[in-house]
Amino acid sequence: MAEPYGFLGLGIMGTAMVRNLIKAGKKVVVWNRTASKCEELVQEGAKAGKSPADVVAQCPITFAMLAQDEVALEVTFGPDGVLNGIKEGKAYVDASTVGPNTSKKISDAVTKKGGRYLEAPVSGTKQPAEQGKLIFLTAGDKSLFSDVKPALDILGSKALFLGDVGNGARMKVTVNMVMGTMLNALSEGLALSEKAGLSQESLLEVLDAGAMSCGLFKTKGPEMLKGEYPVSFPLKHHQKDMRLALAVGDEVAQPLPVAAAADQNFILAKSLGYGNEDTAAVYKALRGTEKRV
Ligand SMILES: NC(=O)C1=CN([C@@H]2O[C@H](COP(=O)(O)OP(=O)(O)OC[C@H]3O[C@@H](n4cnc5c(N)ncnc54)[C@H](OP(=O)(O)O)[C@@H]3O)[C@@H](O)[C@H]2O)C=CC1
Ligand SMILES: O=CCCC(=O)O
Repeated sequence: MAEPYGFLGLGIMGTAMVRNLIKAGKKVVVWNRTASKCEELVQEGAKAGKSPADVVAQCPITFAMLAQDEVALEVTFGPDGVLNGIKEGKAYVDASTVGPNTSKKISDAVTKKGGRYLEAPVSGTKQPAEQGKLIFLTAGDKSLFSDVKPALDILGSKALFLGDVGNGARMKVTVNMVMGTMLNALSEGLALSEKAGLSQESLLEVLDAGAMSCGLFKTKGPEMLKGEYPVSFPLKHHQKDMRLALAVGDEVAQPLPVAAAADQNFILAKSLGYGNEDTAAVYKALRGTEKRV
């Protein structure tokens, strides 16, 4: 019996994911640091837990979708944290994007207490989360992967099992590193075309007509040109992922010069106050000034 599902972290992604579980008729117990974010979901059918430990105590399988490594560790190891509720028969599925070392620490602690652990970061942003089209990059306990697959099928369109804990995290930050370099390349192309007196709209049209056509450019290109950045993937989280990918590169002695340069633009964008805007705002930092519209 998998239900009720527990869910910790009701940000952009977590809220959309819980809503899909509820819509699919699943019972869900939620917790969020800012408790007011539970209210809407409670009205839609969720139950609110008092703490991460309380949620784990009520649920055989608990998901998490938290901001970053420090938060995932705090929610696991802190007072009234996940570990306090873990024992045999309990399972923890962390979908947050964290580094492989953080994931391993959490996995070791959960399994030491008799629980099962699956890391399950996702590819796909706010809209795929709302549409139940996320791509899960899981690793860890294979039996838990099988047990949780019906829920992953509600939340996503694909779920890969990648082996030992750490592989899901490494895959996730590698994918986001590629996306970060692509966004910076697009930003440079748009900035260059403007300075060179070319039509930026024409640049997007040419890119879309050929081998570089992709969903990322189709979505983010027009947003960059309009200077409107509806927040789907906060820039501060993308910079965190670039940092995590560079750390993996460091650990395995793989030079990543292009990603390192792209990361510098994300750091610049954060320092200019764009951290809570969408990752597309990296264009503003690269371009140097606000887009004149
Ligand atoms: N947005 C996206 O497109 C995608 C994001 N991701 C990853 O998913 C994770 C969540 O992303 P997203 O939903 O966008 O992020 P948000 O910033 O919208 O939400 C972050 C969540 O973490 C919680 N949190 C932050 N700090 C703490 C803390 N100190 N203690 C407890 N809880 C805390 C927030 O709680 P509170 O409400 O109280 O602030 C909130 O629930 C991140 O790891 C991100 O990299 C992965 C794929 C796509
Ligand atoms: O981590 C965020 C990923 C965003 C995406 O895959 O579009």
